[in-house]
Amino acid sequence: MIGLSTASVRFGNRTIFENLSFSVPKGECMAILGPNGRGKTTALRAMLGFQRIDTGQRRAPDIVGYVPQTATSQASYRVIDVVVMGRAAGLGLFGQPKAEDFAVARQALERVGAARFEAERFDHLSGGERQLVLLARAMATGSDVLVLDEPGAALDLANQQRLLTLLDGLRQSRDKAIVFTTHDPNHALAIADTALLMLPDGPALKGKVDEVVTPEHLQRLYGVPMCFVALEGTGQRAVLPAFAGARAA
Ligand SMILES: Nc1ncnc2c1ncn2[C@@H]1O[C@H](COP(=O)(O)OP(=O)(O)OP(=O)(O)O)[C@@H](O)[C@H]1O
Repeated sequence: MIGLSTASVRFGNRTIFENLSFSVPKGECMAILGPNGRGKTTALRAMLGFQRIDTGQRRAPDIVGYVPQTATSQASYRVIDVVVMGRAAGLGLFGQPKAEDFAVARQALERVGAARFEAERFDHLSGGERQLVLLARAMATGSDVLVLDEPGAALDLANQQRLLTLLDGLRQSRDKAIVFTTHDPNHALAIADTALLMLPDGPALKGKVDEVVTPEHLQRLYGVPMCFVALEGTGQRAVLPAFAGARAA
């Protein structure tokens, strides 16, 4: 279980959010959506204890697999060492990673399709490649809670598909609580059970993903007209924005 209860965060006299409550039990996956600067990352950080909350409570286990939005701090480490860092919490203060920890890290790199980068320097990878490596690091923790901040943002379509398949596989096994932020409502529709919409005005909207991630609510969220389109031959549908300038057929 992970979440926030009646939480508020203020920076100076600016309130980012107040009275924010949600919880994600083991076995469920929740997507958080909202405009730029609305407080999604702050909510994740508050939940994990990296950001002080002014009111309310947070709930999270001691070890969480966390994929932050940007990562530059592991500068000159090799990829395998970055992933092994995910094992650190289980090693104790002076513990050294063992062969078993490297094996878990390699397995995680395989699962995210990044095994070929194992010996490369993390800071020499592209943004998308780094994102995959950080996902592997989160998985290598073995935690039953995964928190991902825009995990698909830098990924090409094939790797978005890989990410969604991977997270859906983890969700199907129903032994993890997964929380992720995204700017792509289709990612939420694809793999989330529930969604939290941090609306630009007023309290957040939360509920079952099919009830919350609708064109009407998304229009309120982003101020852009949205509609569902049927994806011919697949039986699937996607929600799309009607951007200004988009050509009419
Ligand atoms: N440490 C800080 N001090 C002051 N303001 C901050 C701090 N951290 C974040 N903010 C502000 O809080 C607001 C919310 O930031 P946050 O990163 O949570 O937004 P977000 O919803 O994740 O945005 P995006 O979609 O652009 O990633 C922003 O306006 C940001 O500038």
